[in-house]
Amino acid sequence: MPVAAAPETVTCRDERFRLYLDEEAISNRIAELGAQIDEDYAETDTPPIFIGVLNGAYIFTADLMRAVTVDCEVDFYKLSSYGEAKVSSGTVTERKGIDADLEGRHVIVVEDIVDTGLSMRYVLDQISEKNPASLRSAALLRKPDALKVDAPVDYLGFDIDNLFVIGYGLDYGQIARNLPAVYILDEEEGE
Ligand SMILES: O=P(O)(O)OC[C@H]1O[C@H](OP(=O)(O)OP(=O)(O)O)[C@H](O)[C@@H]1O
Ligand code: HPA
Repeated sequence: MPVAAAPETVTCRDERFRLYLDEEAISNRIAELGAQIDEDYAETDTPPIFIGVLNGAYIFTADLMRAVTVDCEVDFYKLSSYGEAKVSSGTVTERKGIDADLEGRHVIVVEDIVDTGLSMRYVLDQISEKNPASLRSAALLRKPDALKVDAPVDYLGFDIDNLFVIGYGLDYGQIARNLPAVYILDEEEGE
């Protein structure tokens, strides 16, 4: 069945967003990240485990894992810090902990976006306390101009402008996660 191209603009909650990263750009970059992960984990004693940070990273986690060919596992951690708003509440709230035992494991945290960096910092700090054998991080998107804390990303998709984005897992008040590409707030509309 033919797949329709992502539209150039979408309206979400009465605000206009324009296409920023299309499906091809996203999948090409994920293929590169998968190849890098394959190379980095080819010799490890135990399979790496991806920890996807819900909800936003569910699509990126699924696609990144399928770009990797070495044996690997997955589990999820559920946090929230944005609620209905376009800006961070500044407080990261844990909604569901990690079931897997991460002691001695090679862990790769997977985020859809590093914005202020508070969520990634929180996850890395929490997982460090579980004594993993190694700890790395992946994020599809990062806003360098919005970072408030040190939040290292080992496998980065794209650095992006400091504007609100939706699609490919990223929501605006819980909707728009199902858009197949990444859309950015139209600058003419303002923040
Ligand atoms: O770098 P930060 O400023 O912390 O922002 C990044 C976080 O914000 C979003 O999660 P959100 O709290 O909106 O929950 P969600 O994943 O369920 O959308 C996103 O999925 C990241 O986890
Ligand atoms: O730009 C964003 N869009 C959606 N969710 C987010 N969480 C942090 N930043 C963003």
